[in-house]
Amino acid sequence: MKLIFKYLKKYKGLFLLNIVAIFLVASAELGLPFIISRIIDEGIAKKEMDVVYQFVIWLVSVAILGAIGNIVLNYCASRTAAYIMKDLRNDIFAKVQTFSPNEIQDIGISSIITRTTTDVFQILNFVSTFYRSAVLAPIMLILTVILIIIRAPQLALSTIFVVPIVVIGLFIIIKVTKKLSERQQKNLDQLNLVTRENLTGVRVIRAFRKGPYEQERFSKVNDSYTNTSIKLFRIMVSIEPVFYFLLNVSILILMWFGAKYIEAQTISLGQLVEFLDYQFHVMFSILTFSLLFMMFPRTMVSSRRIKELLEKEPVIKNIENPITEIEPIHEVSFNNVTFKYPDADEPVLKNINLKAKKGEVIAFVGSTGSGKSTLINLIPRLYDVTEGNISFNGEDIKNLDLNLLRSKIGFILQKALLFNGTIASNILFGKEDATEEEMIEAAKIAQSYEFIQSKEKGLEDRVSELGSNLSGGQKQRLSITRAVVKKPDVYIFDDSFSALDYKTDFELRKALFSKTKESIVFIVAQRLSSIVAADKIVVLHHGQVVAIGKHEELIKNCQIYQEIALSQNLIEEVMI
Ligand SMILES: Nc1ncnc2c1ncn2[C@@H]1O[C@H](COP(=O)(O)OP(=O)(O)OP(=O)(O)O)[C@@H](O)[C@H]1O
Repeated sequence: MKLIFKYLKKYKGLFLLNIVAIFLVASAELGLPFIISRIIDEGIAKKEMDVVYQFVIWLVSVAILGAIGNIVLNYCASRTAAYIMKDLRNDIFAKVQTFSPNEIQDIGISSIITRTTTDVFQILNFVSTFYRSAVLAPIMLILTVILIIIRAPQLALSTIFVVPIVVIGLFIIIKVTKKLSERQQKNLDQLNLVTRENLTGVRVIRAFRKGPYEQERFSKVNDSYTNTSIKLFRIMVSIEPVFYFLLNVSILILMWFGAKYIEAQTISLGQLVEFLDYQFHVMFSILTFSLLFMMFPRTMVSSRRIKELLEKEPVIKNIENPITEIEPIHEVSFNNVTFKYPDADEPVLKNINLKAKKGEVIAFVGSTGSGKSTLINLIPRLYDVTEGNISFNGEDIKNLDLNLLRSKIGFILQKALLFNGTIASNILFGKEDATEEEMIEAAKIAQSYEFIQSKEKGLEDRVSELGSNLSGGQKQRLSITRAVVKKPDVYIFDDSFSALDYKTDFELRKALFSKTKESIVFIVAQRLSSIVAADKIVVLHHGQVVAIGKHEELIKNCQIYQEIALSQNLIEEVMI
């Protein structure tokens, strides 16, 4: 609830308007039965039509006021709920941006999506119902009970027995629905996970003919979700009939006693009608309030899940007063860097020492799993070193503002990731204000210009989600263009040339490296042909640097490097 109130506080104006509306609605709802009883007792019973007309005018005026109150109430409720939903989504999205890949992996992408959509929607429903009934229902209940006691205390006794039944019922419902809601949300996470995996892995599933297996997996999760939902629905739908049964019983008792009191002339017919109306209000106030209570456990679950995300402290964050300006980077250095993944037993990188100067191309080679990608992921602080430090111009990168640090780096991943939009919008991702000339220049360097030109609309051609309408090589060239247009001080290529044919790879490197004399370039490569010209080649083995040197030196002195070269000589032609 704290979370919801924190967000509600922002919209105090709407809350005050809501209170005014509640006052109008309550006055109207409670005024109408009183006027009706006057019409019956003083107008109809006494055949005084003037009195009837007079009260009818009152009746219509009060009803109009009540209607206005209801409109304002609904307006405040839906607006506040929509605003809170927007704020929550924005805040969750902003928070998730601060998480490291490991933290996202821990929470689970599907779970993050469910929390941003279904959980937030649950809060929207709750806030909107809360606004409509949390204040109005108890006010109505208290006022009606007071009115009943003042106007006909004898009849008040007939409704008292309903209260403990409803309270006990509510208590049981809350207990049962809380557990079920938790299970339902977890099942939904699972459902999203399987759906997501199936959609992204559709090609692998088809290629391995795993459709039926996946179908069964989906059915299992879906069944579990359905069963929990059915149990929850069962409780929900049983509330209404039970409520109407209790309402009818209480009215029956009221009529029974009412008839006796009328006969004994202790109360009038108008009073009984007025009383019946109050009785409806008492019961409906309890019903709306109980609906709120029923939503409460589910909302608590959703709100806890959202809070968990919002209050999660990102591991990678700025220090207090970080450095916000730095000279162009002329040196990147790894000083005794050791790194262990959270939850892993052993470090994957041990005591790495390395210096890279402006204009240098540093390449990393090594067997699969030797720690190459991990090492370069430490530069933009996707993970933080466990021991030692990495420095830019001698300054520990942990002291630099994260935005500043990342603005200095052009990172090109092995798996080129593009976004839904146009070719231009994807290139502009690297530099928002890049001119068309700059984009074309970058495209020429990254060897993507030719294929961009071949597209019907050129730079304005459509790129679909994750760049699925482009080939692997085109995607890679476009993601290199995106980094080149940024003209960063530090380039990081994580096996980014692997989807290119030898010729394009060669031409791209030739064009690129002639333009990176003012930058530091880090390359992870499986193909030695991509890095033979590097200034320094770092050979990694089991997370340790076993040799650093030029290709010619390593081919003579480093056994692991020789083995890699040899294996590639056997399999593919190495361009030495
Ligand atoms: N997110 C992670 N959590 C835990 N361990 C990880 C994670 N990512 C990688 N590892 C482990 O760290 C080690 C180094 O992985 P890394 O991806 O850096 O190797 P690599 O040399 O780039 O391999 P490849 O050439 O196959 O891409 C591997 O043993 C891997 O299992």
